[in-house]
Amino acid sequence: MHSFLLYRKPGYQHSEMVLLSAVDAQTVPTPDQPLFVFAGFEADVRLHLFRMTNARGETDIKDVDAVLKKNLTLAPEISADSKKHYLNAVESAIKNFDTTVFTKVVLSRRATYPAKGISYLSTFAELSRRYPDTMVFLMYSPETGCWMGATPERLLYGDNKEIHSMSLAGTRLTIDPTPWADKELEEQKIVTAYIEEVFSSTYHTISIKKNGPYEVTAGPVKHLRTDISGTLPVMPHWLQLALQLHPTPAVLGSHHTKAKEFIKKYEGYDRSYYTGFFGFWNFDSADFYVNLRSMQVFDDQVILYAGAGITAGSDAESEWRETELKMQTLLSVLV
Ligand SMILES: C=C(O[C@@H]1C=C(C(=O)O)C=C[C@H]1O)C(=O)O
Repeated sequence: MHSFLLYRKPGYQHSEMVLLSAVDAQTVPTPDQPLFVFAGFEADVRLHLFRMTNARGETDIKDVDAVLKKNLTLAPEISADSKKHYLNAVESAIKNFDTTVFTKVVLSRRATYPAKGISYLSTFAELSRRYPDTMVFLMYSPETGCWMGATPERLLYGDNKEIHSMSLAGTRLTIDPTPWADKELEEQKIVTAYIEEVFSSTYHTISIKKNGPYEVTAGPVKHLRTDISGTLPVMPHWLQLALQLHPTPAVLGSHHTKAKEFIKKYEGYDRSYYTGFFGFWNFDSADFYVNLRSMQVFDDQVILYAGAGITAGSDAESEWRETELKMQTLLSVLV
C-alpha cells in the first residue's frame, strides 16, 4: 500500500478507505472508474488525479499508522509565523481596502506542533466522532504528502444537471450568543454573490436557488452558510466547474486578483494544499470539499493552517483569535 485516502463524509457514520494510484492530469472518469482529485490553493500548479481501488477493509485500515510511519518525512524547517506579522498583515489590509473593488482578503497562517507518538488512526476516529457534519479525511501520497482534517466547507457537489455549492463565511465562537454583525453578513454576501456569478456566467440558462444565510457549527466555531443550487441545461464538466469556482472569496477574498496579490505579498509562505480542494469526480456526479481545518502531517510534527476573512470592519486581535480557535479544531483532537 503506497497511497490511500481514509474518509468519513458529513452526516455518515461509517468511514471508507480507498487505495490511490496517480494518473495523468488528462484522465477523465468513466462510469466504472471514478477519480479522486487533490488540488492545491494554486490549482494550476498543483492538481493531482488518482484512480481509486477498494481497500481490504480492516486489514488496510490497521496498516495506516505503520504505512505513515514508514513513509512520512521530517517536517521542513519553517520560521514561526509570529503574531506580530499576522496583526501587521491584517492592519495593512484594512488600510488598503477600498469601497468597491478590494473589499475582503482571507489571511492565513501556519503553526507547527510536535507529533511524536501520535496515532493518526485514533485522531481520525476522534475527528469523526466530534465533528459529525464535516468531511473528515486522512490522505497520503508521495506526490502530495500527508494531509488530515475535518472540513465543514463543500466547494461543489451535484448529480447530472443539478449543481450545489455553499458560501461559508463569518465565524464566531459556538457558544457566543450575540447576533451576527454587519461585518460577518457582509463577508458572507461577497461569497454568495461570487458563486452565483460563476454559476450564471458559465451557464446562461441556469435557474438558481438560494437558502440562507443560516448558522452551522463546526466544533468550537460556528459559521454563516448559504446554500446555492442550480439546474443546468446539460451536465457540467465537474472538474472544470470546480476550477472555475476555486478559490472562492471564502478562502481568497475579493477582488480575485487584488486579494491574490495581497496574500502573496503579506502572508509570506506557500499555502500548498491548504485552501485547495479535494474530492470525488465521478462520470455523472461530483463531491468536492475545500481543504481547511486541516494539517500537513510529518514524521515528527504537524503543520496546522488557519485563516480568517478580513474586511474593513475587522479587528486584528479578534481575527488572530479566530485563527487560534480554528486550529483548536484539530489540536484538541490529536491523540
Ligand atoms: C480560511 C478558513 O475558513 C474560511 C473562512 C471563514 C471566515 O473567514 O469566517 C469561514 C469559513 C471558511 O470559509 C480556515 O478555516 O482556515
